[in-house]
Amino acid sequence: MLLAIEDLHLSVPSPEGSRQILRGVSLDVSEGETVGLVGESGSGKSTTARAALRLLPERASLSGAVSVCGHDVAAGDQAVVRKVRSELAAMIFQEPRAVLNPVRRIGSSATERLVHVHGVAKDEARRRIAALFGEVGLDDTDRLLRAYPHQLSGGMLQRVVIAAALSTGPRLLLADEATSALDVTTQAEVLALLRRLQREREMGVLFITHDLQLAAAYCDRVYVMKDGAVVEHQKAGTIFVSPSDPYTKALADAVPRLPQRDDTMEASA
Ligand SMILES: Nc1ncnc2c1ncn2[C@@H]1O[C@H](COP(=O)(O)OP(=O)(O)OP(=O)(O)O)[C@@H](O)[C@H]1O
Repeated sequence: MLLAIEDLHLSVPSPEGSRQILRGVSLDVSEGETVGLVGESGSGKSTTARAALRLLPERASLSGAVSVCGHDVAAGDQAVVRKVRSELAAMIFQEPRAVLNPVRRIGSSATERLVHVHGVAKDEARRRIAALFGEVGLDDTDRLLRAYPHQLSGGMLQRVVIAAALSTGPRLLLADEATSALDVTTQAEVLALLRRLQREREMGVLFITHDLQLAAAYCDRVYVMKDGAVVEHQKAGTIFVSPSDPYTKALADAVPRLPQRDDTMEASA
């Protein structure tokens, strides 16, 4: 099992005493699997994924078990956490511009993990990143390495971030709304890219999205979260057919339906 989370409770101090953010979350991701984590804003999806890297809110208290490739992230020492963050797992986010320093060249940001965490020589790191740029469909790599983030489109930047995340060969990829900010065509391209990379590398992917329809179409299994708890877990193919939880049913029913051309004409007549 690449990621195993069991009965994870997480709370943070609040003016009232304590605020529960996660309430007994259990989920797992195996090799080669894409697992969706769906829920409305604030349901606890990002906190769950970040717990896999022990990136916890300040002064959080936690109970339950979190392991990545068999390493105990919840209770392990700093060496375990370092290994998980630097080698075994990587996370990509919705907004690549928020991750990449705007005044650093792409080459410097993209090689950072290799150079500063793994001690790879700068030239070798640039060579490896350039090869990865090719793998993620970016060409003209010399120019790209010298460019600044504002010179690239959102889709190109997300590819840069994916290449940087893959540079240390993670087994588990945590994708937090990684395609949500992209236009529909670019989103489809990046999804196809992630799918190909995942298959070639047999990675496990935890795919976080607020979009149940996308998760059902893209993932093998889907967990649905509400108010810090998992309320549904199904194979993607059946989640629309037989949602067992009323919240999932409501989410499925809430998929927007555009009016047909005739409806629109009737409404405006
Ligand atoms: N550091 C923190 N301190 C206090 N509360 C926090 C902290 N981090 C997250 N929360 C709260 O925990 C809840 C879950 O947040 P989380 O970001 O995990 O939800 P989410 O489902 O990923 O939402 P979104 O889709 O908006 O990112 C939210 O109510 C959020 O306000």
